[in-house]
Amino acid sequence: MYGVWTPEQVGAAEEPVLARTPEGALMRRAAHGVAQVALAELRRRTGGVAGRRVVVLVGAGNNGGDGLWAGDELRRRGVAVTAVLLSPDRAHPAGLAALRKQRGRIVTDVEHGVVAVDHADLVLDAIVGTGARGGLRPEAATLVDAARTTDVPILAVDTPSGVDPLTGVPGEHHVRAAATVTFGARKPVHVLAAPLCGPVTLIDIGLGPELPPAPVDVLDAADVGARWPVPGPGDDKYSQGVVGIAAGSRTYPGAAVLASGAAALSTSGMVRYAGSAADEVRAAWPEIVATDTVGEAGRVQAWVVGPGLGTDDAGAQTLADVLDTGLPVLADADAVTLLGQHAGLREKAAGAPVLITPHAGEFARVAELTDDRVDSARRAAADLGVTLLLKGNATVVAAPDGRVLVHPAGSAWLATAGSGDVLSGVAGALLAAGLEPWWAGGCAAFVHARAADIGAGADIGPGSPVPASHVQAALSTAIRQVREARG
Ligand SMILES: NC(=O)C1=CN([C@@H]2O[C@H](COP(=O)(O)OP(=O)(O)OC[C@H]3O[C@@H](n4cnc5c(N)ncnc54)[C@H](O)[C@@H]3O)[C@@H](O)[C@H]2O)[C@@H](O)CC1
Ligand SMILES: [K+]
Repeated sequence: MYGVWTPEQVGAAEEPVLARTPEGALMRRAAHGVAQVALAELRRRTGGVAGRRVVVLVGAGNNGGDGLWAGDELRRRGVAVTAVLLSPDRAHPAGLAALRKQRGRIVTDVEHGVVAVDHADLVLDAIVGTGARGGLRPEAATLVDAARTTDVPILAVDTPSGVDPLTGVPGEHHVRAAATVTFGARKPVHVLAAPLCGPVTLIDIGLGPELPPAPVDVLDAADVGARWPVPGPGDDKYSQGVVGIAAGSRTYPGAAVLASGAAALSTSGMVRYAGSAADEVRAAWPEIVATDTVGEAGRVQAWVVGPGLGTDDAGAQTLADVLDTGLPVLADADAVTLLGQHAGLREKAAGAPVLITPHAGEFARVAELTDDRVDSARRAAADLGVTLLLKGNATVVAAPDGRVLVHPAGSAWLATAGSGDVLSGVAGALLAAGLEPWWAGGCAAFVHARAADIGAGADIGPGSPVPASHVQAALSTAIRQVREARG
């Protein structure tokens, strides 16, 4: 598990460190990290460093300063460095003087900058960092577009410019980095907009002792593997937690089959199904005990309710029935819509061990969703008194007590029909096994995304589209992988 801190928190942590270190030392440390990664990229991409061409796009603030000092260091290693100053009058004076002294080339007009970018081996994006407001301005956009057109890789300094460091929301024009070097602490953009950052290298600039507890956590495979429920020698099919699935209908039996099967693949205890798709579930998964109603289902330790349920009175009654059990409940899809529609159902859910798993559209039915997905999820979880998993390329899981985790999916292959049904079955199985909702949501999101990558073949190559039933089928391999990582 690692933490992510807001730009504001990182700025506050920098202050005491700046006060006790010589002027410029922190920036030089950051720039050294940038130069090291740039040199490694040049070696990897071109086989060497001397004579290779690096263009530094330099903005008006300290991010530009990092770029200029990194340019100074690259010059010392024989790299041909061109700095394109986007605000010539405000370029970091000491960094600029250092680069000039090393006979770096300085360019102040966009036309010459574009020519330099066209011929570069690598571009450093030092346009703007944590001080960013909005997307790229026109001149910067022209230079960044030139790099994209000629396929020159961009190494982002701290954050990819034009992407909001706090929310990860890209402006109309923005950098899509091949890699990013950040300082002191990872920021939300690195996990909320991971595809725009590429692999992120974190450079230690001594902020550790000054940082508050992380407002956002990111799980790794070992965290998930360590918590995944597996039977011990004293276990039987009941002792590991039985999960009940109240999902699907005659119109949507697929949701029932996907969710129930995912649950069956996620823990080795028992899965019960209750609903009008009982025949289809039995046919697909003979090990699942299927009945027509929640009342007939028998004892379970958690319920999954919602996928393909319908939002009519019968659906509302099913949701009310499972909430009335007081057991942990995973509420997805139609169950989220029903929670939005009925204050009485929200009251039943508040304060209970409930995990709701909306996509953005469903989220908007229960709470306000702004560009700041982390803040929106945190507020909604606290207001509703439930744990909330907001789906998206980066999944956000927020508990009512304020804990938030983000899981950046490695790919976008989960954007396929039925994948949410699979997630609900996995998370429900984890709830039944006794994981608390925040961990159940985080572990399920992790394994779900891993299963999509395995199903798509994205772990061994560029991948191909994967239907939800193949995501479901890849769950076992994904679980094995996280269990292997648990150390
Ligand atoms: N405070 C420190 O000592 C350290 C700061 N560091 C660097 O400093 C950066 C933060 O520096 P600043 O606070 O000076 O802020 P930035 O350099 O991120 O940006 C501020 C400047 O950019 C301009 N700007 C804002 N939005 C823009 C946009 N969309 N397009 C173009 N220009 C825009 C603003 O007018 C302002 O002049 C970090 O991201 C990091 O790279 C590192 O050197 C580590 C140490
Ligand atoms: K940047």
